Amino acid sequence: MNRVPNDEAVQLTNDDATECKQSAVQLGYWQDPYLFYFARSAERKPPEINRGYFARKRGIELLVEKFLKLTSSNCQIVNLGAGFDTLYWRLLDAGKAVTKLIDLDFPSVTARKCHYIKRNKPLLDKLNLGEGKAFTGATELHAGNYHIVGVDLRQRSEFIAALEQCEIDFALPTLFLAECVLVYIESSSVDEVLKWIAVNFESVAFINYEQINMNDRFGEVMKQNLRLRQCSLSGVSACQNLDSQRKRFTDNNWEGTQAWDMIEVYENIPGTERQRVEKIEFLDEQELLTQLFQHYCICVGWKGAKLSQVNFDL
Ligand SMILES: C[S@@+](CC[C@H](N)C(=O)[O-])C[C@H]1O[C@@H](n2cnc3c(N)ncnc32)[C@H](O)[C@@H]1O
Repeated sequence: MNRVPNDEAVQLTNDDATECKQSAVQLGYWQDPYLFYFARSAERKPPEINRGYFARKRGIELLVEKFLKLTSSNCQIVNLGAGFDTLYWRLLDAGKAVTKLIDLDFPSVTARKCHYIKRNKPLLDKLNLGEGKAFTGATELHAGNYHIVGVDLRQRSEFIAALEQCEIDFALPTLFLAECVLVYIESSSVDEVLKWIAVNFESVAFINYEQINMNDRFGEVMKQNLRLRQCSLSGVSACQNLDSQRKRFTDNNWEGTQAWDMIEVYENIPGTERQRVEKIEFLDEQELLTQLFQHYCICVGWKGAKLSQVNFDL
């Protein structure tokens, strides 16, 4: 059947990610007391999915921690296609709150995020609500150092306006995050955004978690599954391999870039943590996990010599 890709299907991938993360949290892969308030279901996912999400979450976190250490948390984080990510609350609890954290996603997603925050006191209590003017409209939140804004990232002008509205500081070290987001956006739009960031920020890093090897048989099946769900994969041309992921940065004025497939990322997670999670569930499909790890990567781009240290080297 010929299905027309649509934005709603792409927005629903956020619910999937949230439910998968919540499944892993419930089993003890990591702790996140805030995710529960955003998850629609508590359905248990297969062990290889839980382990895969652990590697994704921990791999990104290790790199974010490096960035925070390098900047002493005197920095900004912009989470592109943030969905229901709970980074703001987790950093606060860890005593690592940053100068400014901005979550961007489609307005329909940010509206739901704002709604859940308003409805749940444990989320609300950790916000700097000022004089009660934090929620401006249904899709936005501006509470002290935390901002949520609804934008279509394909529209560069909307993206720039959102950052300006949040009074982004172009001179402060800034980290952009994108977790399974750019694959849904036309490569030309991603290029424009990457170029604009590199030109406008003095000291900036970008952590991108995304698919690779999408042209082999396993990758074709992944693409087919997403197409059946009517998700557009407009940015998939950058997901061929680690080089195509890195090229996106070097082609768009970034000074340096490095990329690791998830097998390497998993091996870079401290051994004690790996041993702990490997005891949580018996993995009867080791081959499937290996294939999943071979089809996802983390790619880092940077501008500013100091930020080249945002990598897995000790
Ligand atoms: C797979 S989800 C990932 C969510 C979150 N980053 C995570 O890992 O939990 C992809 C997210 O990207 C967002 N997204 C995709 N294309 C977008 C666009 N053009 N503008 C804004 N958000 C977009 C979707 O709405 C969705 O929330």
